[in-house]
Amino acid sequence: MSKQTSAGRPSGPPRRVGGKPGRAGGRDSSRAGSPESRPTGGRPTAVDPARGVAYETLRAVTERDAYANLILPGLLRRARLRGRDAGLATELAYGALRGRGSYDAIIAAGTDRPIAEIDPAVLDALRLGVHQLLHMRVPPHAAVSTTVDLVRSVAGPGASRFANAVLRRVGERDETEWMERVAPDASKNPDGNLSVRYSHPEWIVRSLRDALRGSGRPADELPALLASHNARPSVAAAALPGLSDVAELTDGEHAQPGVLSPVAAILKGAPDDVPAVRQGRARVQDEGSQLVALGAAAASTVGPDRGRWLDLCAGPGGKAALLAALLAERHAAGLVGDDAELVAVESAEHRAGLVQQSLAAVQCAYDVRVRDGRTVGEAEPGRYDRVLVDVPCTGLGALRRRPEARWRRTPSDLTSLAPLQRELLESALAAVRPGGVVAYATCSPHPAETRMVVDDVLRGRDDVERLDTPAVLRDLIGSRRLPGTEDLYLGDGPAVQLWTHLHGTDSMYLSLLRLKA
Ligand SMILES: C[S@@+](CC[C@H](N)C(=O)[O-])C[C@H]1O[C@@H](n2cnc3c(N)ncnc32)[C@H](O)[C@@H]1O
Repeated sequence: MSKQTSAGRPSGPPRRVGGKPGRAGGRDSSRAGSPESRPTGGRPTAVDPARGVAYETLRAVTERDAYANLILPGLLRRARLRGRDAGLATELAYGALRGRGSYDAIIAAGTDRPIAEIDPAVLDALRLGVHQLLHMRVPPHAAVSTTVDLVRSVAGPGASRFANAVLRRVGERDETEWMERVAPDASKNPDGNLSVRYSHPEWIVRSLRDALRGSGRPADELPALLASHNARPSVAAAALPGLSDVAELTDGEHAQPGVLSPVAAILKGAPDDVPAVRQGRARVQDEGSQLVALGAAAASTVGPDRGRWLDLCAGPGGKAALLAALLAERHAAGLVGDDAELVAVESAEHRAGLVQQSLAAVQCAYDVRVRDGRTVGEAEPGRYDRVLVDVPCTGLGALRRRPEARWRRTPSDLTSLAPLQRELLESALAAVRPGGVVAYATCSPHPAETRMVVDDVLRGRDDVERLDTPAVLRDLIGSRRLPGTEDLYLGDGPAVQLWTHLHGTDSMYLSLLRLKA
């Protein structure tokens, strides 16, 4: 994992905490950090607001299965944190969640107790402390003392002594030295080694190796791919065509042009600082997702596209908004008729509400429907010119944005979602008219959710052609390139797999298909 500078913190390499404490977590102190030592988990009182918010985020994720990206904005608002302080709280929370696998191995090496026996409220605070010590330019004494204060406020003085001993021990080494000590021997246990070094569960390490191999990439790219999930992602926005443009977003201090997507800008600060984002004319959206929606709209149909478009898995509505804006543009240009409409289907009611909100600014006819997408093909056979089916998946391609996701997913998710993914694609193919386009997308690079689903559904069918997806995306991307790269790797087709470590986007998969006319 690369070192990151925390906003508003003095810079310079982390120093070691002085002294040489004995093995932390000797009998008494380790009992102080154990769940039975005293009731814990109140709101932290003795820490600065940014650390308090980060800690509450970790607790909500650990205790209530909350999603960090959903809980954090409300906590920041409640604590009135903005700018650098909000950046610090976000870095602390996201960094500690992402680094959990590595940090727990280090914490375990500093105590006599197994991790499972440490009070979870204390363990979350320790993870925050270790992240500051090893990964941020927080002076070690500040990392230790703020964490110890935090533990005292939520778990009492015994636990704070335990935390102090553990963190002083952690501070004796830098991250590289710790990894040499705690990661399994790479020659005997390569997956275990990568798992601890890059803080991913072992099954995800194996799955991502399979994913690289399955799409023709060398397996020795795996460390770079794993590392890319631990880097802080840039925040991209899509300028919705007809409502905003990249020139507007990049006019001033707030953003610079995106890397691969023609409608992208990279935001430098809070999205709400940008008027077009505030007004719904631009939306925060990864560039890979932008390319998927743009590609779905750009692929050629046989016969005129009348503008009957369907988004079969629309929530929360990022791609639907981009599709709707493109459709509105075509309507304004007279390319589609007055009956052009985007139908957005979503099975979860609350997510359909988010789709409704995402479409509010767009000047095109749309219809948001709460229903099971698997039934649409049968109900409306051959009705649509274009169908995007962005199926529910493990999200293994977007781990950098969902810091807790890697610890929540299980290996069985890879296979358990496949029947649903297949049925949704079958429904999409039934809903499209002859000559119309279906775009199958996932934010996972694993073959079980990508190529194998498409292959399974198309097996035995001769009425569907696979379009040259790399060619469609090449046209959209034009001469744009990731800084420092000349080539644009999009593979040999017919589908495209984007990769975080190669493209700087989420690892999105897109397969463009056309029903034969
Ligand atoms: C990967 S997300 C789609 C993301 C969306 N396209 C966007 O860009 O914002 C998949 C969505 O499919 C929804 N979903 C799951 N099962 C479904 C079904 N049977 N029919 C329709 N939607 C479904 C999920 O609730 C989730 O919102």
